[in-house]
Amino acid sequence: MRFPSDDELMAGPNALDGALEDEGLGEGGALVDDDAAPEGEGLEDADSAIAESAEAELADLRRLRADAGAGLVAPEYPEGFRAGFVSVVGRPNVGKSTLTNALVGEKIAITSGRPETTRHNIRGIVHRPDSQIVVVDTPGYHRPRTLLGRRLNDMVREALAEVDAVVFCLPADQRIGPGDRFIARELRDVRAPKVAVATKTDLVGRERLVRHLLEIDRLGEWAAIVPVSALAGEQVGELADVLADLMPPSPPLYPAGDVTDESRDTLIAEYVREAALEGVRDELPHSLAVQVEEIAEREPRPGRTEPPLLDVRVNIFVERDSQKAIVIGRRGTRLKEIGTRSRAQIERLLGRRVFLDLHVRTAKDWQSDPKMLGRLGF
Ligand SMILES: Nc1nc2c(ncn2[C@@H]2O[C@H](COP(=O)(O)OP(=O)(O)OP(=O)(O)O)[C@@H](O)[C@H]2O)c(=O)[nH]1
Repeated sequence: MRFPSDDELMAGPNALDGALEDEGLGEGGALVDDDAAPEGEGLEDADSAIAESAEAELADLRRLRADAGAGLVAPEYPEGFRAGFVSVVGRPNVGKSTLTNALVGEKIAITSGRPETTRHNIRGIVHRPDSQIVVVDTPGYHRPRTLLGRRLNDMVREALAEVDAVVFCLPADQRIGPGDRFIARELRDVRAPKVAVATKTDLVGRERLVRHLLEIDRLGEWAAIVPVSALAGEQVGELADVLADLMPPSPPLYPAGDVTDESRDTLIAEYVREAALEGVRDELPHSLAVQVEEIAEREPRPGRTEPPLLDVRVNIFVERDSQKAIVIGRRGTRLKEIGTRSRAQIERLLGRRVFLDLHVRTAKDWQSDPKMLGRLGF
């Protein structure tokens, strides 16, 4: 099966359709039918073997969860408690991270107007009186151009392997395109129930929304279709209700109060990356990577009672020297803005004042360099 090209994906609305018609394929042509597997006994055997091994994996997972629940939190939870994992998937830039933050009620995933902002699976925890939903925000599923791109797609597949439900985001302001259909086909192999979410509903009128919902309905088998505006906070609670009903009986998986299992350093690096993404264009967003090098306590000043400053040293990596100049800006103005913006968030996270020391470094073509990818945690 052909994966749609970057331009086709990012053009969103049926950019491929014209081309397909030219090739005499059109809607329902090769792109749609390639994966319609031939029926046959051999295949059915294989299916049932896969089903059995998936059942076994699921049983293992449930046991692990029960153990984890017993070890992590006091077993005081209401009878009939439900808990489980939900993966949020979709093309780049469709609103997955914004939706995850809205569900969790706190900003645990950074967002930007640039595609491919999320680079790892981020777990956010939704606490409800009778259930707990662990929402896994994934990188946008896309045509990979680099080793990093391939690793991002692998992360999405990983996030789909052991979940209790899937949320598939389809933005209401764009028609369903080849990238969405590709993901819909991938989801057919996922056993967990799938909830299709029409995101960004605040951007469209009622009529357009109804058409979008009908298109979604034709796209696959959904446990539910929920229109949501994460930015306006509309229908987020309704989506949480739907997801809670899909969770299996289980003790809570995380202690009350935890909103994410992201490490402190990861959150700090992500805040800096989000600030650095602001206003940059073209290839630069993809070329940015951020890593916390060190966090060190300063010596307390004699006679002072307030906690001493915390030194936070952070590296911003780019792929070329020309990009370095852009990030730093004229006389360092951009870098200063990045520092001011991210420091506010870091201080809120740590609950104390920090001295943020940002260094911009060139790591040539790191997106395709296995060693550098490893160092950056991919
Ligand atoms: N108007 C509107 N914009 C939204 C909504 N949700 C997300 N956006 C915007 O859409 C853009 C992408 O949002 P993200 O949440 O970063 O999208 P994503 O799918 O996580 O993106 P990747 O990390 O690139 O895969 C941002 O500019 C958001 O502000 C919404 O409900 N309404």
